[in-house]
Amino acid sequence: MSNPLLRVDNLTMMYGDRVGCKDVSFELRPGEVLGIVGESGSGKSTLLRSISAQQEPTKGTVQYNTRIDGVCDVYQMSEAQRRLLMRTDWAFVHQNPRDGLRMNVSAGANIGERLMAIGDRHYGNIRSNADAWLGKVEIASERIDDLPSTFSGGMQQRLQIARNLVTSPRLVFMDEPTGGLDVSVQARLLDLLRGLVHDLNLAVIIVTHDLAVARLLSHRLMVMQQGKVIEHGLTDQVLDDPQHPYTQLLVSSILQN
Ligand SMILES: Nc1ncnc2c1ncn2[C@@H]1O[C@H](COP(=O)(O)OP(=O)(O)OP(=O)(O)O)[C@@H](O)[C@H]1O
Repeated sequence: MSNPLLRVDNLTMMYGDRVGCKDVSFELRPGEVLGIVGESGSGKSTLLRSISAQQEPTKGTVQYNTRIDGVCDVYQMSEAQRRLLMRTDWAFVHQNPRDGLRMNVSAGANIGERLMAIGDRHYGNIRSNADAWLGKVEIASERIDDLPSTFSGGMQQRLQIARNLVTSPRLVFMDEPTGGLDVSVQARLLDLLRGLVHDLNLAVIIVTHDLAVARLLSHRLMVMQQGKVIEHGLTDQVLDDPQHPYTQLLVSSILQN
Protein backbone atom coordinates (compact mmCIF):
# COMPACT_ATOMS: atom_id res chain seq x y z
CA MET A 1 0.00 0.00 0.00
CA SER A 2 1.27 3.51 -0.79
CA ASN A 3 2.15 5.99 1.95
CA PRO A 4 -0.62 8.32 3.09
CA LEU A 5 -0.86 11.58 1.21
CA LEU A 6 -2.66 13.22 4.10
CA ARG A 7 -2.83 12.41 7.78
CA VAL A 8 -5.24 14.13 10.14
CA ASP A 9 -4.87 13.58 13.89
CA ASN A 10 -7.33 14.61 16.60
CA LEU A 11 -8.47 17.66 14.70
CA THR A 12 -10.68 19.86 16.85
CA MET A 13 -12.15 23.24 16.07
CA MET A 14 -14.01 25.17 18.75
CA TYR A 15 -15.91 28.40 18.21
CA GLY A 16 -15.83 29.62 21.80
CA ASP A 17 -17.85 26.98 23.65
CA ARG A 18 -19.44 25.65 20.48
CA VAL A 19 -17.98 22.55 18.85
CA GLY A 20 -17.19 22.90 15.14
CA CYS A 21 -15.55 19.48 14.87
CA LYS A 22 -13.98 17.27 17.51
CA ASP A 23 -11.15 14.72 17.59
CA VAL A 24 -11.25 13.78 13.92
CA SER A 25 -8.49 11.44 12.74
CA PHE A 26 -8.00 9.67 9.41
CA GLU A 27 -5.53 9.00 6.61
CA LEU A 28 -5.98 9.48 2.90
CA ARG A 29 -3.91 7.72 0.24
CA PRO A 30 -3.19 8.87 -3.32
CA GLY A 31 -6.20 8.34 -5.57
CA GLU A 32 -8.56 7.76 -2.65
CA VAL A 33 -11.91 9.56 -2.44
CA LEU A 34 -13.33 10.27 1.02
CA GLY A 35 -16.89 11.48 1.36
CA ILE A 36 -17.96 13.45 4.43
CA VAL A 37 -21.70 13.38 5.08
CA GLY A 38 -23.98 14.58 7.84
CA GLU A 39 -26.86 16.94 8.44
CA SER A 40 -26.56 20.71 8.38
CA GLY A 41 -24.44 21.96 11.29
CA SER A 42 -22.70 18.61 11.86
CA GLY A 43 -19.28 20.14 11.19
CA LYS A 44 -18.52 19.08 7.60
CA SER A 45 -17.46 22.52 6.33
CA THR A 46 -15.54 23.29 9.51
CA LEU A 47 -13.60 20.07 9.09
CA LEU A 48 -12.91 20.76 5.41
CA ARG A 49 -11.69 24.30 6.14
CA SER A 50 -9.50 23.10 9.00
CA ILE A 51 -7.88 20.38 6.89
CA SER A 52 -7.34 22.60 3.86
CA ALA A 53 -5.38 25.28 5.74
CA GLN A 54 -8.18 27.81 5.55
CA GLN A 55 -8.90 27.92 9.25
CA GLU A 56 -6.37 27.00 11.92
CA PRO A 57 -7.83 24.34 14.23
CA THR A 58 -7.92 24.69 17.99
CA LYS A 59 -6.15 21.37 18.42
CA GLY A 60 -4.71 18.53 16.36
CA THR A 61 -2.49 18.21 13.31
CA VAL A 62 -2.76 17.97 9.54
CA GLN A 63 0.23 16.41 7.82
CA TYR A 64 0.70 16.34 4.07
CA ASN A 65 3.25 14.42 2.04
CA THR A 66 4.58 17.26 -0.14
CA ARG A 67 6.34 16.63 -3.45
CA ILE A 68 9.42 18.58 -2.45
CA ASP A 69 9.91 18.34 1.31
CA GLY A 70 8.14 15.08 2.15
CA VAL A 71 5.74 14.98 5.12
CA CYS A 72 5.05 18.46 6.54
CA ASP A 73 2.68 19.80 9.15
CA VAL A 74 0.38 22.10 7.19
CA TYR A 75 0.11 24.64 10.02
CA GLN A 76 3.86 24.67 10.71
CA MET A 77 4.78 25.54 7.11
CA SER A 78 5.94 28.97 6.11
CA GLU A 79 3.28 31.14 4.52
CA ALA A 80 5.09 30.86 1.16
CA GLN A 81 5.22 27.06 1.36
CA ARG A 82 1.52 26.89 2.19
CA ARG A 83 0.60 29.27 -0.62
CA LEU A 84 2.57 27.19 -3.11
CA LEU A 85 0.83 24.04 -1.91
CA MET A 86 -2.59 25.62 -2.33
CA ARG A 87 -1.73 26.82 -5.82
CA THR A 88 -0.23 23.61 -7.12
CA ASP A 89 -0.72 20.29 -5.37
CA TRP A 90 -4.03 21.16 -3.74
CA ALA A 91 -7.24 22.38 -5.28
CA PHE A 92 -10.51 23.58 -3.82
CA VAL A 93 -13.82 23.32 -5.64
CA HIS A 94 -16.45 25.52 -3.99
CA GLN A 95 -20.18 24.94 -4.08
CA ASN A 96 -20.70 28.34 -5.62
CA PRO A 97 -18.48 28.76 -8.71
CA ARG A 98 -18.35 32.49 -8.01
CA ASP A 99 -16.21 31.72 -4.96
CA GLY A 100 -13.69 29.82 -7.05
CA LEU A 101 -13.63 31.85 -10.28
CA ARG A 102 -12.72 35.37 -11.20
CA MET A 103 -15.92 36.54 -12.82
CA ASN A 104 -14.41 39.61 -14.52
CA VAL A 105 -11.77 37.79 -16.57
CA SER A 106 -12.25 35.39 -19.48
CA ALA A 107 -12.66 31.62 -19.19
CA GLY A 108 -9.21 31.13 -20.71
CA ALA A 109 -7.63 33.58 -18.28
CA ASN A 110 -9.32 31.84 -15.34
CA ILE A 111 -7.51 28.65 -16.27
CA GLY A 112 -4.27 30.34 -17.40
CA GLU A 113 -3.98 32.35 -14.20
CA ARG A 114 -3.28 29.22 -12.14
CA LEU A 115 -0.49 28.32 -14.55
CA MET A 116 0.99 31.82 -14.40
CA ALA A 117 0.88 31.65 -10.59
CA ILE A 118 3.32 28.75 -10.74
CA GLY A 119 5.66 30.50 -13.15
CA ASP A 120 4.43 29.59 -16.62
CA ARG A 121 5.14 32.62 -18.82
CA HIS A 122 4.73 31.32 -22.37
CA TYR A 123 1.47 32.84 -23.62
CA GLY A 124 1.03 30.29 -26.44
CA ASN A 125 1.47 27.33 -24.07
CA ILE A 126 -0.85 28.82 -21.49
CA ARG A 127 -3.57 29.42 -24.05
CA SER A 128 -3.30 25.99 -25.62
CA ASN A 129 -3.31 24.38 -22.18
CA ALA A 130 -6.39 26.40 -21.22
CA ASP A 131 -8.03 25.38 -24.48
CA ALA A 132 -7.26 21.71 -23.86
CA TRP A 133 -8.77 21.97 -20.37
CA LEU A 134 -11.93 23.61 -21.70
CA GLY A 135 -12.26 20.52 -23.92
CA LYS A 136 -11.78 18.18 -20.97
CA VAL A 137 -14.64 19.84 -19.11
CA GLU A 138 -16.81 19.89 -22.22
CA ILE A 139 -16.80 23.63 -22.88
CA ALA A 140 -16.46 24.65 -26.54
CA SER A 141 -13.14 26.28 -27.51
CA GLU A 142 -14.97 29.23 -29.01
CA ARG A 143 -16.01 30.28 -25.48
CA ILE A 144 -12.38 30.77 -24.38
CA ASP A 145 -12.56 34.58 -24.47
CA ASP A 146 -16.01 34.82 -22.89
CA LEU A 147 -16.58 35.90 -19.30
CA PRO A 148 -17.80 33.20 -16.88
CA SER A 149 -20.82 35.39 -16.12
CA THR A 150 -22.10 34.53 -19.62
CA PHE A 151 -21.97 30.79 -18.75
CA SER A 152 -24.74 28.63 -17.28
CA GLY A 153 -24.36 27.42 -13.68
CA GLY A 154 -23.21 24.00 -14.84
CA MET A 155 -20.63 25.51 -17.22
CA GLN A 156 -19.31 27.79 -14.50
CA GLN A 157 -18.85 24.79 -12.24
CA ARG A 158 -17.03 22.91 -15.00
CA LEU A 159 -14.80 25.94 -15.59
CA GLN A 160 -14.02 26.08 -11.88
CA ILE A 161 -12.99 22.43 -12.06
CA ALA A 162 -10.72 23.09 -15.06
CA ARG A 163 -9.12 26.06 -13.29
CA ASN A 164 -8.41 23.83 -10.31
CA LEU A 165 -7.08 20.81 -12.15
CA VAL A 166 -4.80 22.54 -14.66
CA THR A 167 -1.85 22.45 -12.24
CA SER A 168 -2.18 18.65 -11.80
CA PRO A 169 -2.99 18.69 -8.08
CA ARG A 170 -2.88 15.43 -6.14
CA LEU A 171 -5.48 16.41 -3.54
CA VAL A 172 -8.77 18.15 -4.28
CA PHE A 173 -11.18 19.46 -1.64
CA MET A 174 -14.78 19.73 -2.78
CA ASP A 175 -17.55 21.41 -0.83
CA GLU A 176 -20.95 20.35 -2.20
CA PRO A 177 -19.72 20.63 -5.81
CA THR A 178 -23.11 19.70 -7.29
CA GLY A 179 -25.26 21.63 -4.82
CA GLY A 180 -27.45 24.35 -6.27
CA LEU A 181 -27.61 22.79 -9.75
CA ASP A 182 -30.59 21.23 -11.55
CA VAL A 183 -30.82 17.46 -11.24
CA SER A 184 -29.94 16.78 -14.89
CA VAL A 185 -26.99 19.20 -14.72
CA GLN A 186 -25.86 17.52 -11.50
CA ALA A 187 -25.85 14.11 -13.15
CA ARG A 188 -23.68 15.32 -16.02
CA LEU A 189 -21.27 17.07 -13.67
CA LEU A 190 -21.00 14.02 -11.45
CA ASP A 191 -20.23 11.87 -14.45
CA LEU A 192 -17.51 14.28 -15.54
CA LEU A 193 -16.05 14.49 -12.03
CA ARG A 194 -16.00 10.75 -11.65
CA GLY A 195 -14.12 10.38 -14.94
CA LEU A 196 -11.56 13.05 -14.07
CA VAL A 197 -10.97 11.73 -10.55
CA HIS A 198 -10.36 8.26 -11.95
CA ASP A 199 -8.23 9.29 -14.96
CA LEU A 200 -6.05 11.70 -12.98
CA ASN A 201 -5.85 9.43 -9.91
CA LEU A 202 -6.91 12.31 -7.69
CA ALA A 203 -7.27 12.05 -3.94
CA VAL A 204 -10.46 13.85 -3.01
CA ILE A 205 -12.20 14.93 0.17
CA ILE A 206 -15.77 15.74 -0.72
CA VAL A 207 -18.34 17.24 1.60
CA THR A 208 -21.91 16.55 0.61
CA HIS A 209 -25.29 16.14 2.21
CA ASP A 210 -26.35 14.05 -0.79
CA LEU A 211 -25.80 10.35 -0.17
CA ALA A 212 -26.25 9.56 -3.87
CA VAL A 213 -23.30 11.85 -4.68
CA ALA A 214 -21.28 10.22 -1.90
CA ARG A 215 -22.11 6.73 -3.16
CA LEU A 216 -21.16 7.58 -6.74
CA LEU A 217 -17.85 9.29 -6.03
CA SER A 218 -16.36 8.12 -2.78
CA HIS A 219 -14.51 4.97 -1.79
CA ARG A 220 -14.84 5.67 1.91
CA LEU A 221 -17.43 7.55 3.87
CA MET A 222 -17.26 9.46 7.13
CA VAL A 223 -20.56 10.28 8.83
CA MET A 224 -20.59 13.29 11.16
CA GLN A 225 -22.99 14.30 13.88
CA GLN A 226 -22.52 17.25 16.23
CA GLY A 227 -18.91 17.69 15.17
CA LYS A 228 -17.89 14.09 15.71
CA VAL A 229 -17.28 11.23 13.31
CA ILE A 230 -19.79 8.60 14.32
CA GLU A 231 -19.18 6.13 11.50
CA HIS A 232 -16.33 5.63 9.03
CA GLY A 233 -15.87 2.85 6.52
CA LEU A 234 -16.12 1.71 2.92
CA THR A 235 -18.95 3.60 1.23
CA ASP A 236 -20.99 0.57 0.21
CA GLN A 237 -20.63 -0.95 3.65
CA VAL A 238 -21.68 2.22 5.46
CA LEU A 239 -24.67 2.79 3.20
CA ASP A 240 -25.81 -0.83 2.85
CA ASP A 241 -25.25 -1.86 6.45
CA PRO A 242 -25.10 1.26 8.62
CA GLN A 243 -24.12 0.53 12.22
CA HIS A 244 -24.85 3.77 14.04
CA PRO A 245 -28.53 4.64 14.66
CA TYR A 246 -27.98 8.11 13.20
CA THR A 247 -26.55 6.68 9.96
CA GLN A 248 -29.45 4.23 9.83
CA LEU A 249 -31.83 7.16 10.10
CA LEU A 250 -29.94 9.13 7.44
CA VAL A 251 -30.01 6.21 5.00
CA SER A 252 -33.64 5.28 5.66
CA SER A 253 -34.81 8.88 5.27
CA ILE A 254 -33.27 8.91 1.78
CA LEU A 255 -34.90 5.61 0.87
CA GLN A 256 -38.29 6.93 1.93
CA ASN A 257 -38.02 10.04 -0.23
N1 LIG B 1 -17.57 30.93 11.89
C1 LIG B 1 -18.27 30.32 12.84
N2 LIG B 1 -18.45 30.90 14.04
C2 LIG B 1 -19.14 30.28 15.04
N3 LIG B 1 -19.70 29.07 14.89
C3 LIG B 1 -19.56 28.43 13.72
C4 LIG B 1 -18.84 29.03 12.62
N4 LIG B 1 -18.88 28.16 11.58
C5 LIG B 1 -19.57 27.10 11.99
N5 LIG B 1 -19.99 27.24 13.27
C6 LIG B 1 -20.73 26.26 14.08
O1 LIG B 1 -20.04 25.02 14.02
C7 LIG B 1 -20.95 23.94 13.88
C8 LIG B 1 -20.62 23.18 12.59
O2 LIG B 1 -20.94 24.00 11.46
P1 LIG B 1 -20.52 23.66 9.97
O3 LIG B 1 -20.89 24.83 9.12
O4 LIG B 1 -19.13 23.20 9.94
O5 LIG B 1 -21.50 22.43 9.65
P2 LIG B 1 -21.89 21.80 8.24
O6 LIG B 1 -22.10 20.35 8.51
O7 LIG B 1 -20.90 22.16 7.22
O8 LIG B 1 -23.27 22.50 7.94
P3 LIG B 1 -23.89 22.92 6.49
O9 LIG B 1 -24.14 21.62 5.77
O10 LIG B 1 -25.15 23.63 6.85
O11 LIG B 1 -22.88 23.79 5.83
C9 LIG B 1 -22.35 24.55 13.90
O12 LIG B 1 -22.83 24.49 15.21
C10 LIG B 1 -22.12 25.99 13.48
O13 LIG B 1 -23.08 26.83 14.04
